[in-house]
Formats: sequence, structure tokens, C-alpha cells
Amino acid sequence: MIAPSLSAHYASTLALCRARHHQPALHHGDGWRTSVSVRPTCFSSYASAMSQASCIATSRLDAFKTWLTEQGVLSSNIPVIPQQVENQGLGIVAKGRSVAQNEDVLSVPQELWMSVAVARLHPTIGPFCQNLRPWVALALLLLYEKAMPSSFWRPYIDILPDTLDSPLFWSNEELMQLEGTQLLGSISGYLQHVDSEYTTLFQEVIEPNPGIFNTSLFSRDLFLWAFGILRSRTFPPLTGDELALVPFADLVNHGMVLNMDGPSWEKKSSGFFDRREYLTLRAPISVKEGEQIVMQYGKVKSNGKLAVDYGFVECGPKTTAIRDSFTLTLEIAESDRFFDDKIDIAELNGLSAIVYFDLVYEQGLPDNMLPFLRLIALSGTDAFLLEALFRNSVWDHLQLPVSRVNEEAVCKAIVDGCHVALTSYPSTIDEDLNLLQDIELSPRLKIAAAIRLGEKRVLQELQLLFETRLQELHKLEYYAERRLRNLGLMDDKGDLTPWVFEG
Ligand SMILES: C[S@@+](CC[C@H](N)C(=O)[O-])C[C@H]1O[C@@H](n2cnc3c(N)ncnc32)[C@H](O)[C@@H]1O
Repeated sequence: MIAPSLSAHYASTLALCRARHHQPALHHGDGWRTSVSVRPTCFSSYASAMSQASCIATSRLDAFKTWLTEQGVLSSNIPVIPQQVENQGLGIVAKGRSVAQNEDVLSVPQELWMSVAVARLHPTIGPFCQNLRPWVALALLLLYEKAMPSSFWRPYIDILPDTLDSPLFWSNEELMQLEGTQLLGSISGYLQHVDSEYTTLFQEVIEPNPGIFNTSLFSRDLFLWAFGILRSRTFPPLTGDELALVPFADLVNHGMVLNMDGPSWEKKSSGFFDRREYLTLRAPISVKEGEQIVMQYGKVKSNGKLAVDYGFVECGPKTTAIRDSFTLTLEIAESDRFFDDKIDIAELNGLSAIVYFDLVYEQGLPDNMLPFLRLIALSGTDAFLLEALFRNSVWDHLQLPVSRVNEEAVCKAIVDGCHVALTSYPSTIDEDLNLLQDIELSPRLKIAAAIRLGEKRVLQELQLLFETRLQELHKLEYYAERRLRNLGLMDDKGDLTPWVFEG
């Protein structure tokens, strides 16, 4: 989905989620048409849930610590322990001493990982996992082991949160807080994808094997829970076919405003002969005893992506606006009489009829957005640029204003599109800002307010930028003037040189 830092193992999910909904679609056919479409949503009712940050019973945490100790992972030799952290569920905390920057704080051998490889080699479910997508195979393993009272991973599974704060798990009433946002459409896309994977799994694996799979323990809601667990607790480099849940290492929480990227999980091999693999967790910054080890879940992930994947957002006085984003969908309309020529030029330049542009607050316009807008708007006397003669150079020409008519059409389409999109949010920017100042606000309401606010900020910024440009159209230089200047037929003041008149 369109974000730079998403792991490969979600490629299939992400491909699906590229089908974005509820974005202003800008067309150009017989005049500009700007539209905001609301996709019908099909959310079933999920039990309204407590926050994930709710406490794991001490007895479960103790059993988990005992298990880690028995497995040789937790000992007085390592400087961290799993511990309850305020508002974040469990976390990893420095114990006994401080931790230095870049220090490896824990190491988990492969035998403890719940991985795709384990699923595929599993004596009971392995045969069913061979052709499943990696994440589906791992979800099946997780549910299978969850259903087994005597599972090797019992103490680990018992400390996994029962409920998650990602909007994937919100009730219909809670989802109404996202009314008007792009995120609401994405959630619907995610749910459809999970549902379709579940339907296939149910029909091909679960239902035909009642002796192995008790359908009540492999329900659609539990499958969705497994999806949420995998999405929120797996990190590079353990992605794709190597996707794995790593007990203890997966307790690391996200450090707000942690100014660094790059994985803190690292796969290491032990000795020369033994070749056992380990997952180590490196502390990205030094911490004092009693403080939490955190890592960066994704420096350029938007709040929408943080919300879906992890069930929280970054917002507050110290956080960066880079988490605010909006995806603009621009489309060459099939009804455009120059459709074929425009598609040809778009494709020649690596684009297509529909292009999604990720706009991030205060980061300027994405590459290619203005040329693509100008291409969509080309019409009338400007259409000569679509002739074969210009096929290889037209994209260069579109980098700069083509004509006043064209630039005006571009600006008006964006201004109108932003206006329509902004009016579809039920709250104002100030109302959302006020809400976010309430420290008692529930995690889910906080997510909803931050998402609404972020999208509106981006739209408002975009609208202002093009409104200003609209006022300054007379100051711009257009294709015709540029051409005359390049031919030496116009001077620096914009006056035609005399012999043009003579000719
Ligand atoms: C990799 S797990 C970390 C362990 C988790 N806290 C637990 O109790 O099992 C990621 C989840 O932790 C929570 N989390 C991590 N960082 C957070 C943060 N900065 N603020 C709030 N919740 C956070 C979110 O629920 C997220 O989905």
C-alpha cells in the first residue's frame, strides 16, 4: 500500500489494499469532474473491545517468564525483562543496569519461533500449509496451537492480547468515527481480503477436516485476530517465507519520535559448526535501568498505516506531521477524446490511466503529479502536444505550465476536489485538535481524531497551494512563451523581438 516501508510478506494484502476508496477522483472528459465516492461498507459487528493495553494477568506473565527461563532465553545475564508498561500492554524493560545504544539485549533461538517453516513441517497441519500464502500458513499454525491446551507455545500464546485496537477490530459504532476518511475505505478493503482468504481456507482445509480443525476454534473472527497479531508483531528481516512470531522479541514497543529507521531485529547465526539461528533485538538508543527498550516501527509510515497495523497513532506536540497523509487518485477518464494518446504518454513515462499520489503534510507535491495533472487537462488548442511529433518530448514540456487555460483547469480541479473532500468530514480541524488534547480520550477515539485531522490538514494544505497558484496564473510562463524565448524570438522582459512583427 503505497508506503515505502511495508514488509514483503504483506505483498498480497497490500496489492489488494491498493484499491483505495473514498478518494476524490479527478477526471477530465468533457470538462473536469471531481467526485468523492463513498464505497458501501460491509462491516459485520465485532464485539467492542477493550484496549490492547489492558493488563495481562500477572500469573500469565510469570508463566511466560518461567518458560523463557526454561528455554534459556531469560536469565540474570541479560539486561532486560518483559514487563507491563503504562498504556502499551507488555514491553521490554532494562533490568539490573542501563543498556547502551546498539547493544544486543536479547536473543531468541529459532526453536522458539512460530514460523512459516514450522507450519509447513508440522506433523498434523504441515500438509495443508504447503500451498498456502506464508501469512495464512502462519495464522493457521497460531490458531492450531492456540486450540491445543498442551502446546509448546502455551505460555507465549497466553500473553498475546485478546483484543487489538486496529480499526479492523472496531464495532460499527466506533467505525462511524472514521466517517469521511480514506482509512474507512481501506479498512473495508482489508476486511474483504481477510474474508476472502478465510473463505478459501475454510472451504479447502478447515471444513473438509473436522477431525483436525474444530470449526469454532478456527472461526472467521479468530482468523482475523491471527491476522492482526501477525500484522502487529512481525518485523523485518523475518518477512515473506521467513515470516515468524518471535516470543519475547515481539514485546518491543514503538518509540514515539524515535529519530531513526532500520530494523532493530537482526537474524544471526551462532557458531561455525552449529549454525543455529537466533533473532536478536538491538537497542536503538541507550536507556537507563527501569526504562523501556523501544524501536522504530516505520519512520515514514502514515498514521493510517500505524493505526491499521498496530492500533495506535503518533500525534502530539513533539511528533512530526509526516504521519499525516492523504492519497489522491488521479484518473484519465475513458470518455476523454484524447484517451488513447494520453494513456500512451502516461505509460511511456511509467504511469497508467489511474495514478495514486501519496501526499504527506508539509512535504510538497509528489514527483509526476503536476505533469500528470497537466496531461489529464490537455485539450483544445493545447492538444497539439499529443501529436506523434511530441511523443518523446511531451513529458518534458508537461513539467512546466503548458498554457493558462491548462494550468487554470488543473488548479480548479484540485481546489474543487479538496473542497468536496473536506466537506465530507463530520468534524472540523479545531474540533479534532480539541479532542486530541483530552488526555482521557480512549485509544480508539484518539486514532479516529488523529486520522481525520491528518487527512484534513493535507487536503487543506493542497487546496491553499492551488488557490494561491490560481491567483498567480498571470505570473507564470507558458509553453508558447518558452518556445519563443528558446528560439530567440522573445526578450527577457517578455517582449517579442522586432523582426517577428516584420516577418
Ligand atoms: C510488537 S507488539 C509489542 C508488545 C505489546 N505491547 C504487547 O503487549 O504484547 C505491538 C503492539 O504493542 C502496542 N504498542 C507498541 N508501541 C506502542 C506505543 N508507542 N503506544 C501504544 N501502543 C503501542 C500496540 O498495541 C501494538 O500493536
